[in-house]
Amino acid sequence: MGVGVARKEVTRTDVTTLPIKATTVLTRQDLVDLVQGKFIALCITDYYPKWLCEQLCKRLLKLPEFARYLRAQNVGVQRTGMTFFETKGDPALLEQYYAEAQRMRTTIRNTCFPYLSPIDKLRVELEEVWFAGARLENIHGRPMMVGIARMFEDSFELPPHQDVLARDIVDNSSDGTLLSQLSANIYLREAKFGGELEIWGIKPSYQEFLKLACDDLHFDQNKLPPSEVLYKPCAGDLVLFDSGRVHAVRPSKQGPRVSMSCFVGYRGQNMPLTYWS
Ligand SMILES: O=C(O)CCC(=O)C(=O)O
Ligand SMILES: [Fe+2]
Repeated sequence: MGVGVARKEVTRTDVTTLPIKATTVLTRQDLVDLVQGKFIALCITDYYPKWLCEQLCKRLLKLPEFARYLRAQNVGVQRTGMTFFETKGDPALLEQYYAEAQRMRTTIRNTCFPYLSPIDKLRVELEEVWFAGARLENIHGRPMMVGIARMFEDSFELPPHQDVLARDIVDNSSDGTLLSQLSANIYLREAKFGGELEIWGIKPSYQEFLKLACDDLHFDQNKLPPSEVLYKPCAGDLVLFDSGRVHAVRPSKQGPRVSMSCFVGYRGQNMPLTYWS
């Protein structure tokens, strides 16, 4: 497993928040501890078999749907199909998103067949470990996309940002009950060089973001405090962290770095978890 600064810091005893917890199975208690901020990232090593990661990665990379994010055309990160973040409340884009969601959930599943896709494995396990179960997030009374494949073009980085669902809902369809949003990434292929996930401890409000921003999506690196986690993912790892914390992916070379990704919504310990992309 690739170990950055973070692994060494697990042994720190002078703080109550650990940068990273590394484990081998997904448990309810670790999810609760993660949303409560006891550690910044939860890493489940060898979550998906390495040999299968490479096999599925090769198949997924052939999907013609890979394209850069509509809202970040200058960032060399591609995903399979539109994510909710890209809709920005535009009725035509929302329509496209929901139509594509239905098609892409099936396309990804069929691409992985006869194997269980990494995201389907995560969906089933979330349902089984969480007392109130887990289900697709539903904002507009329609099933959302979950489980994009993501590919980082050579030398590109994902600059520091937050992922906050409420900021992408511009109509009044949010029920306002989401307490935390987690990013979940299952890595299929690591880059030979770079591609570390970097996470800061801070969770800026939108007003604070505006003061630290360099454009409408990203933070100015120079205005940020030192980060807490620098983690080089390995194929097969599942990493979860609060996507409201500032996070970034360092430039990668000789990959491409490929992962499957979704968000997990938390509304309290007795409420179902939700997931979407
Ligand atoms: O690819 C990664 O390591 C994290 C990407 C990211 O920004 C996210 O999952 O929210
Ligand atoms: Fe993110």
